[in-house]
This record gives sequence, structure tokens and C-alpha cells, in this order.
Amino acid sequence: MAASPSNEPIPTETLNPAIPDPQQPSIPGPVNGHDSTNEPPPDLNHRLSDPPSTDDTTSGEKRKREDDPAADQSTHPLWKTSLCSFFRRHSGSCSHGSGCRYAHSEEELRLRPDNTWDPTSERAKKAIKLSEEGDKAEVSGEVMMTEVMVGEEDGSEAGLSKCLGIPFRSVKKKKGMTVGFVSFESMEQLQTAMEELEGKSIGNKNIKLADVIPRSFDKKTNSTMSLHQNTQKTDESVLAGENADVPVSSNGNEDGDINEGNSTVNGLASSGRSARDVVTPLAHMPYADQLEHKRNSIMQILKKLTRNARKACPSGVSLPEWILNSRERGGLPCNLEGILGSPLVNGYRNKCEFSVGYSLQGKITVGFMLGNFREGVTAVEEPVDCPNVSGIACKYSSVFQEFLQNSGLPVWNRFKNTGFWRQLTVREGRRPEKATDAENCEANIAEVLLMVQVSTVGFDDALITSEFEKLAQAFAEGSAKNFPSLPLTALVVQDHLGISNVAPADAPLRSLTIPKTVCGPELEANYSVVEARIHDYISNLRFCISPTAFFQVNTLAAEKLYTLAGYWAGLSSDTLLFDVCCGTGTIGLTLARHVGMVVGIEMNASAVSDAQRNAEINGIKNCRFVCGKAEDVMGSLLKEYMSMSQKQDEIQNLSESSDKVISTTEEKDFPINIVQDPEGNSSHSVGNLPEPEESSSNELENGKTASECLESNMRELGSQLQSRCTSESGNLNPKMQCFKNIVAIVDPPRGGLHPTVIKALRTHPCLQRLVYISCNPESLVANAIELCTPSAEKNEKGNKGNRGWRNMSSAGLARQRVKSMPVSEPFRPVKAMAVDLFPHTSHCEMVMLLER
Ligand SMILES: C[S@@+](CC[C@H](N)C(=O)[O-])C[C@H]1O[C@@H](n2cnc3c(N)ncnc32)[C@H](O)[C@@H]1O
Repeated sequence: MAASPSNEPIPTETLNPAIPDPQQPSIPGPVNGHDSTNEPPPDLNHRLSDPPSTDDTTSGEKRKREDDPAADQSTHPLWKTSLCSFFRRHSGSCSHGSGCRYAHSEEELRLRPDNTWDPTSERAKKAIKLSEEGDKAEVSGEVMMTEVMVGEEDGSEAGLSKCLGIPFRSVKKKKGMTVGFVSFESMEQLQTAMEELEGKSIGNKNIKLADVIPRSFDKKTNSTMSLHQNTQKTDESVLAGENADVPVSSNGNEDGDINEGNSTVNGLASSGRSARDVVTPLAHMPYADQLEHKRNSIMQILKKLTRNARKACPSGVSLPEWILNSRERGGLPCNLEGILGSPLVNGYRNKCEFSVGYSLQGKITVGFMLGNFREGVTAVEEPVDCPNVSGIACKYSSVFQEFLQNSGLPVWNRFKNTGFWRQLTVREGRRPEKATDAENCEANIAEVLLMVQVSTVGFDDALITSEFEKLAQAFAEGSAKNFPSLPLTALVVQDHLGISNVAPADAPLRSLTIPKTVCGPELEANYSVVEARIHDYISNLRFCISPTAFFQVNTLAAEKLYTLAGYWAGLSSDTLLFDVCCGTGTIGLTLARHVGMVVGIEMNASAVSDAQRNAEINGIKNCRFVCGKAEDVMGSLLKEYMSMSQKQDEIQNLSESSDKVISTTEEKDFPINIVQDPEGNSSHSVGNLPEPEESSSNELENGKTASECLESNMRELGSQLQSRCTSESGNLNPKMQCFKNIVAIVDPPRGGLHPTVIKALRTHPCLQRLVYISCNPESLVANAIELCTPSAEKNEKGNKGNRGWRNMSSAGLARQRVKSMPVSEPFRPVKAMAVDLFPHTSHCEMVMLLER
């Protein structure tokens, strides 16, 4: 079995990277060569934020002359901030030419010092439209609390009660919510309150009345009402109600409108928001359009890297080439080489987390929340028509829902933070075969792990035990009554008391026995407590996955992602590869045979032990997995390996370095770089992986699109790797093991890398190449600002007393941090590519190659 990156063809649904930026529709020319940009000319933008240099000889001044022919006039703060009316009136002619202080095109137009655009410009109109849409979105925000709300007056809300100035029975508003609840003694009191509150504002926010779910399903509750106070003092909102509740919510819009409350009609159902809309908001678009949409939004986000790095570039330091050349790429920091589509577009998720709550009709439901708690939404709807969810996951959510209807224990109440049943997670593991249509793919699912999250505090142990037995029975029967029976490998209970369903990695887990059912001899379930793990395959390697370990939710697309990352990482047998935030070791292990050694870093202990086990079951011996936060271990690991690559002798002491380290590397194996494939065959990886021809993605040969060229390159790469890995080349020079090439592939969570990790990577002189994989392009951009902006010759000490960071964007924060970056050579963005792991949603993975 080969452990090389996949030599599968790249998914067929790719977008041609040569599609021009739709934000620049009027600009002709190739995408990588057009000469216009939405950005202000480089030097102008730089100077707007930097104090003017007094030293004519600084490189900043040199930059000005090279980069901006009209540099002298351009120091005026209003330079090119208005459109030239003469130019417009006379159809494109103005005697001042390029020296005119007014802009001759939308592209040339600059933002005014007060952050507004010339009001006659398209940009201003677009900004107004966007802000109106934002307002509308807020206005249409519905209150969808479907849980019982306690009606006692909360002393801490006394101030808010006073503001309302109306008679009521009780008022409640929970911290962090934009919605509050008011209860009334009678219908008359409610009517009066509605009249009084109409048009009223608190602070600078209008109050909006909105409908509350009629709690027909909660007959015992009398007129309850609560009011939630937002942490932002200016954003008060109130929701009022009797059994027929009338909600009031604020929207920051001067015309806060009132939704008429209705005691018998569920006004919320009319919102028409479905689980499908919330979970798969792009599902209404053809897949090709979804890819196009994502590519465009990633392009816009990437441009922030150029803008912010330009702003953050210290005065007196030359702008790097990649910024100076960004105009040729329409403001992009590097080429965006397209977007790879997911091989499987429907039912691709191998993990689904279903919330437990009440539907809009008041029925206990297992599915997706229609919004978030903070917006006053707790309604849960079944996962109907959500194309990313597999049929198996849907079936198990129905089984659980049915079970809950008759359970003796309550469902979790997000408002009161009480209850027992909270969430169901369905995790699926596939066979190694690769089906790329949803139906066959389902037949490929061999293992299923179910994890039910509960909160046991305050409940009787005997009752809990008996409910768990019934739960296991229900799942076993649910599995068996399907034909063929649904896979059921493990059933786990996670105990968690926290407010949100996101449990810490060390939340207690308990494995339940899955009973044998009477109704199905086909049931392939395990009849005893088994080790709660499932398996999946990536690049023909088998991966063992613990209940809480991270594993990409779209396995087939993840394989493409890792192949691309390996391809760009420029690996060879003298490469030391750092797999930062390695999870169960997927990236490092799939690339292990092409490098001298992999060092994986991961903070989740069970993921680390999975990674170690995965190395063992696949016979991979040149990997070492370190359990710890990257910010705590990255610096010392880099130092350790740097000295190792300088002194080969030290390699012998490799596995004795740290207590925290779990090493899968056998000392004797490491210097000789023998890698065993999962079948025990020894093989060697030699030489550099070929880099794609520069022309492959930019200059198109023989009428091929850029993505076709890339696809064939990757296919070729796959087969080259395959042949290398299976050849018995032998006789490697042990000296090769001095790592000449240190590469990091980082794949952090949504928030990006910790600043300490960025600093360690940036200041390590031997690290020449960094492949950044990100599920959140915004945080990638923020981290890349720190990695790629030139440092000042003398850095500033961090301003720890400054509290202004709270209101800063991630890019703004990154610019601040650049100021204290130790003097070090910055990276430069070389190329980027998006990989769609999440069809029908707005999310997308992204890979960026950084070099220096
Ligand atoms: C996006 S996942 C990537 C995992 C792995 N590369 C993969 O593709 O399966 C991010 C991983 O980073 C881990 N993680 C989060 N914060 C971390 C930190 N500060 N240090 C090390 N690992 C961290 C998470 O536990 C998770 O496994």
C-alpha cells in the first residue's frame, strides 16, 4: 500500500484561476497582468498612515519616486479623493492628465481622510447599499426562544425595568443577548405596554417589538417574560409577552418597527427560516456558482494582506517586491491559483453535531439551531434537506429525537442552563474505496460512532443509568430496523455542564454497551464496550479517530488539500517537516515517506495518541508527535532541530529530549530514513518533489485552462511519488539526514496561530518555506501580515497597557504586533489556492505558500 500523496485526479470541479476579478469588470487584460487596482497607489496608502519622513534619503523616499510618478502632489490628504467632473463631462478627457488632483476612474479614487468615498462614486453607492442591507438583516432578526423562560424579576435588571417605564409583571434580560423578555399580568397590561413602547428608544437604540413563540406546548407556564441585557450598553432590546407573547427587539435602526404580536398565530414560523437556509446557505446555487462565489470572496480577503502589510511597513524601510508588484495582480499579494472543488458535493460530512431543543412548534427536536442564542434564537429544526448531511446521520438524529420524546430526563434549556440531554454527534468512518456520489459514498461508510452530550449534575445516578441503557437499546434498534442495518461501532456519553455545547477536550467520556437487538441478525454492532474509536482513510493510510479528536469533515476533499500542501512544501529526504496543529497526524503521516522526519505538534492529548497509533498501524517510523500547545513548544523544538541539523551526532539523542514528547521514531531508524509502508515493505524517499512549471498556472499551454494544467501537474506528481515510494533505491547517504531543508505546514484552528508561534516561525533563520492551511482566510491574512511585513530596524516594545485592541480588527492587531517583531527576514506570499471542503456553506479552506 502506498503512503504517497494521492495520485488521484484533482476534483473535476475547479474554477479557472484566470477568471478576472469581478470587482474590476471594466478592466481588460489577463488576470495576472492587468494594471489597475481597487487599492490606492502603494505609496499613497502607505503615507496616509505613516508620519511623513523628514529624511530625503530614506528608502521610503526612494520608493516614492519609483512607485508613484505623481508623488509630490500626492501628499495632499484630498489627492484623488473626488472624481474629476471635467473628465466625466467630457467623456474621458482632462487637460491635467495623470497629474490631475481628481480621480479619473473609480479605480483611481481614494478613500477620504474621514473614511468616506466621494458620494457621487459607485463605491459610495455600494457602501450605502451594503449598510442598508445590513440594517434590513438586523430588522428581520427574529426572536425564536422556544424554551421556558423564568418569570421572576431579576434585581440586576432593575435599571432596565426603570427604562421601560411601563407596568409589567416581570422583566428579564440575559447578559450577552440582544433580546429581553417582559411578562404582563393581563392582556390589557400587554396592550398598554405595546402602545407605550412603540417608538421608544433606550440609549441610542430603538426598541423593536417582536413575536415570541406561543408556548402551546408549555401550558403549565403562566405569563412569563424575560428581558435580556446586552453587554453593549447601547444595544438594549426587549421582548414582551403573555402566554401570547409580544416580543420587542432593538435593531439600531431609527425606524424600529413593531411586529404585531398575535396570541394564536406563530409569527415566527412566517420568518421562513429553515435549517437548510441556516446550515447550507449556498445550497440554492449551482455548485460551480458556489465555487465562483467563494473564490471572489477569498480574493477580497487576500487583498487585505497587501493593504495591511503596506500600512504596517515601517517608515524608512523599502516596500517588498510582492507589495510593489501587487498592482499587477489587482491588489492580490500573490496569485490566487483557483479553487479546487470537493469530489463529493452532497452528504460529504463525516461528522455532524445535532443540537437538542424545541422546534418552532414546541416539539422536542434533534437538529440544527435556527440562529444563535445571543440573537435570542434557540429553536431547533430537523436536518431536513440539508445537502451536506449524510442519510445515516439524519437517520440517527431521528432515532434520538424519538427516544427523547419518551425520556424521563429533560432536554437542555439554554436559557436556564439546566436539563440533561444536550447534543448528538454522529461520526462516520469510510472504507478505503473512493465513491464520489452521495449514494455510493453512504454504502462506503463502515463505522459510526455516536456521542451523546449530557449534563448529569443534579440527576439521580440510578435514573441516569437506566436512561443510558434505554438509549443504547434505542440506537441498536434504530440501526437494525434499517436495511441494510446502519453501522454502529461505538456509543459514548460526554458529560458537560458548560453554557455552550462546546465541551473542553477533557470533558468526561463514558462508553456504553450496545446491546444485541432481537430485530436484526444483520446488525454489525459491537455487543460490548469497545474502544470508542472509528477509522477512516486518507491517501491509503488508515486513521484511527477518537471521539473528540479533530478530523477534517470532508475526507475526500481533505485528501486533495493535503496533497496540495505537500506539493507546495517542496519536500525531500533531507527535509524536516513540522506539522503544526497536527490533530491525528493526517498531514505529517501522509507526507512522511517524502521527508527525513516529521515533527507533529498538537494540544489535544487524545489526538496525539491517535497520531502515534496511526503511525504505528501504517508502519511509519520517522514521525514524532509532541503533545502541547504550539505556543509553548514551537520555539524550543525549532531550536532543538536547528542544532540537530548542524550536528549530526546529536541526532542519536533524539528520543531523550522531553518528557512531554511521544516519539514514534526509533533512534536507529531515523538517520537511515527507512520508511515502512503499511504492509511492512521498506522504501525510501529521495530528492525533491518536482515543482510545477511556473507556466502551469499562469501561462496556459495548448488551450488548457490553468486549473487543467495544475490538475495534470498534480496527477504527474502523484505518479512520481508512487513510483519513488515503491522503488527499492537503498544506499542513502546517512549524511542526507542533516536536515538541509526545514519546512513547516501549519493548520491552526479558526483563530489562527498564536503570536508566539508566529514569532518563533518568523525568527527562525533556517525555516525558508511555510505552507499555511487555513479554514478561516481572515485569520490567515492576519497571521500573514505578521509573517510577511518587513520589520523595523529597531522594534518597539509591546504596548501592554493599551486596551484599544479590544475594538481592533484581526488585521489591525496584526499591524500592531508587527511593530514589536524582532528584526528578522520576512516571508513573502508566493501563491495561494482555495480548496472547498464545505460545499453549500460559505466556508472554504485555503492554502498559501510563504517563502523567503
Ligand atoms: C484545523 S485542525 C487541523 C488538524 C490536522 N492538521 C488535520 O488536518 O486533521 C486544528 C488542530 O489544532 C489543534 N490546536 C488548537 N489549538 C492549538 C494550539 N494552541 N497548539 C497546538 N494545537 C492546537 C486542535 O486540537 C486541532 O486538532
